[in-house]
Amino acid sequence: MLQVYLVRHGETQWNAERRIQGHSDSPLTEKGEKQAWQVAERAKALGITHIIASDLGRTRRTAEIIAELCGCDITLDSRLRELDMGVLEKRNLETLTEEEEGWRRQLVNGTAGGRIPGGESMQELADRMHAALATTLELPLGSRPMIVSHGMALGCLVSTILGLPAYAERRLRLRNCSISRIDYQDSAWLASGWVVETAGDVSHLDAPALDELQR
Ligand SMILES: O=C(O)[C@H](O)COP(=O)(O)O
Repeated sequence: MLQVYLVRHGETQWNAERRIQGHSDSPLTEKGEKQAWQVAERAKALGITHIIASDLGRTRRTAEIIAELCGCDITLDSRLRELDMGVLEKRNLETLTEEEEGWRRQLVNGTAGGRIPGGESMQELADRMHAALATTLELPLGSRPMIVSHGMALGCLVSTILGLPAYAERRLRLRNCSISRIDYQDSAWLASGWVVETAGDVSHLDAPALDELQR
């Protein structure tokens, strides 16, 4: 059985400001750096052997911190990037026009082919996440990889492994530096292939005040 750990990057400046990132980027905040060191401690205890990360700055920085404690290399894979948010990237959620909010809502409310103009659909995101995940099956027997990616990207992956549509990810809150685990297995009791063991574990992080918690 192969266990793969999924980590969303540490809190960024634009997460804190509620600005849409997508393929755009902003640096980790001081809190995000601390979260990354905390998830790195957990990764070391888990015996992570490989790190595969989205090539955006926020995920690379988180991966670098994890790699430093785990003593392993980082493989960058652009297929692990966040959903391309098209023309709404860099925009603050509170400043969207009614039309722009309508584009965003069609993603949130799960219109199958919904996309923000110039951006990706949730299904296109899920397809590239599965293609990136498949590379873990080629690692040497006994490997324990950790994927460092993004909230919507990881949510799409978990949702589709559960047999839900990609847009179901909007009902799964994956906080900064949360850990999820998926297993590739052939149990007599479960469906063969990928199964979700845990999703959104934050027990390794400082308990944030409830009003600080945001996606
Ligand atoms: O702002 C975004 O693009 C997403 O909602 C969150 O993306 P992140 O997981 O890369 O912060």
